[in-house]
Amino acid sequence: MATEWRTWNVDDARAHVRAPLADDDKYSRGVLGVVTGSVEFPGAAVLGVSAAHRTGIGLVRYIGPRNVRREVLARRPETVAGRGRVQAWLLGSGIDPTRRSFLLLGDLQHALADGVPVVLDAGALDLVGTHTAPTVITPHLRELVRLLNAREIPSTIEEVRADPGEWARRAAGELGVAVLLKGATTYVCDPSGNHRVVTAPTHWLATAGTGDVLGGILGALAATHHGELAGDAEALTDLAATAAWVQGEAALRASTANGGGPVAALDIAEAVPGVVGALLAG
Ligand SMILES: NC(=O)C1=CN([C@@H]2O[C@H](COP(=O)(O)OP(=O)(O)OC[C@H]3O[C@@H](n4cnc5c(N)ncnc54)[C@H](O)[C@@H]3O)[C@@H](O)[C@H]2O)[C@@H](O)CC1
Ligand SMILES: Nc1ncnc2c1ncn2[C@@H]1O[C@H](COP(=O)(O)OP(=O)(O)O)[C@@H](O)[C@H]1O
Repeated sequence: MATEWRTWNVDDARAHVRAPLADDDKYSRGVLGVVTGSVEFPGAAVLGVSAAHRTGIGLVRYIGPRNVRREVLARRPETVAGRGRVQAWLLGSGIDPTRRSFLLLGDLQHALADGVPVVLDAGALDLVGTHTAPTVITPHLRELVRLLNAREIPSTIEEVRADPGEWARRAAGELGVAVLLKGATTYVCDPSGNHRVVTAPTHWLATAGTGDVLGGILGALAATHHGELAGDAEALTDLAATAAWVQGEAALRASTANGGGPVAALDIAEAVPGVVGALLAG
């Protein structure tokens, strides 16, 4: 029987964003720990951290190489550098998995041992299955193929491109985690059989760094919903679909602000507050 994919819409997204209340403080709203970026890709860290702040979060802690840290703080001085308690982790964007130092691997493993929800992207995708915390992986097509082949699940880019939803479903089942498979159509599913699909409202999204922005949005949503996730790990699937929806709408807003013209990844992060505001107002 063909898998039914539920189209994630504005009302679904609205149900998964929240505004702070009178008794909130920065810790109750959620703290996101971020291990992203590298000497090769410092921008990925800036993009993810910026997107997390713009999604609305209590606090972001950043861990990474000194030069990357400097870039992150220059762009987002509200970020706190170094370790501390967090309610969710975003790991791997802008990291080359073949060039991880022992120090970096230690930081990643420390985060994975924390037990709080984890978003695994790019250079941390291969760590899936090394921990038990609620996890969502965010590969694009090539990354999913590499990951599956490394786990002795043979696949080719052509096969996955021909039926991305089915391969996302299979990956969720085999790897035992939620999967967000990126593309013009983004498939989000989990081993429990939740299937969500998000169609991007603009193809200007197909530009460098937009996946890093998506990671930041999703990390922030996971941290701000830590209470709910503690009782219902499957909620991570809906938060992932919401992140993809918000990212798409932010790209559309950023493009519309320029007459329907192109957007760069940071423009999308900057447009996220308008999307969240409109959701909360609706
Ligand atoms: N500003 C930044 O710092 C950015 C960092 N990024 C990071 O870059 C890393 C690699 O991500 P990718 O999605 O590119 O990985 P891919 O798996 O798509 O690419 C892997 C390799 O293939 C090469 N490649 C792919 N398509 C190519 C083409 N059309 N022509 C020439 N070479 C091609 C790339 O140079 C790269 O060496 C990730 O860690 C990601 O987070 C990207 O998000 C782009 C922006
Ligand atoms: N043709 C397209 N139309 C709309 N969105 C797209 C298209 N191609 C990719 N995307 C979206 O753009 C983002 C690209 O992410 P990714 O491949 O990780 O790039 P990067 O590593 O440069 O950030 C994803 O959110 C994906 O869903």
